[in-house]
Amino acid sequence: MSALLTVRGISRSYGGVAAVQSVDLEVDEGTIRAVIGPNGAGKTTLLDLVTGFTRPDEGSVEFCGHQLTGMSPRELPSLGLMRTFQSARLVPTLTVRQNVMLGAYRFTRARFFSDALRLPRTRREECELVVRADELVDFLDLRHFADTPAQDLPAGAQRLVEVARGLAAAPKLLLLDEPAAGLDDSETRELADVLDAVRAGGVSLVLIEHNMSLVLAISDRITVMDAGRVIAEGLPNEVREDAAVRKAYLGVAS
Ligand SMILES: Nc1ncnc2c1ncn2[C@@H]1O[C@H](COP(=O)(O)OP(=O)(O)OP(=O)(O)O)[C@@H](O)[C@H]1O
Repeated sequence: MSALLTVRGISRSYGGVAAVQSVDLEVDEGTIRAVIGPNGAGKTTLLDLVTGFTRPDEGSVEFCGHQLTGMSPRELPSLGLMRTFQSARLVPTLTVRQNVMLGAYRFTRARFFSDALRLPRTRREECELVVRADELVDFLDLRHFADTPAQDLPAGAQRLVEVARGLAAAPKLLLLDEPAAGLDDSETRELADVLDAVRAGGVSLVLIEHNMSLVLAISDRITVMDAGRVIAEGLPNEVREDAAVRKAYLGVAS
């Protein structure tokens, strides 16, 4: 198995706060890697460093043979790397279908003039995007919301639309920042099934998540962070039994 994503010795401080300190992370093809840790552990900062939203003080990020360090977030979808955000960033007035279509625009070649003139290529590409978006809307069981503006969706459905929009770009690796936030137990189980199916379809995942039952159910490997550092890494069973993890994360004395 080869590593799709390799993060080496990445660090970032804000003033006196070392948000991420010398973190290494590898994600193998076709796997789900969870990154867990208490609030403020540095998980989102790590995601921001991988995706170019934050510049590292030191360290490197390699994805599919490309050095990502210094690249802008806008360049990453065309390499096959997508992410979601902790709070859903949907366009509130657009429907679910339209929001998902936004994720797939990298596949279109139509540009400003052809868009403005509604040339045949633009119309053809728009049809293809609708078909692609509807497939994903079905896959995530959101068909009954397809024509609903994002602002009118329950919080749980908004999280799923974020995932659908990420998948619309046909990524090799999708980074998910707390996808289960705001989901109830049955929605979380549904999400677990979806993420399992996504991995089975060949898309690798990095999952930042507080919901331990979700993490333990679907992760291949787990990285545990605390105060900017990796304090444990391993298989779900190993991590669950790790004394340092139980102390730092679960608040349980070993
Ligand atoms: N832009 C910033 N400016 C200043 N401090 C920051 C910034 N971003 C993150 N930090 C600090 O870095 C540390 C790590 O924050 P981060 O959001 O990465 O943690 P997290 O593990 O994702 O937490 P949570 O689970 O609560 O989302 C925190 O102490 C946070 O206050």
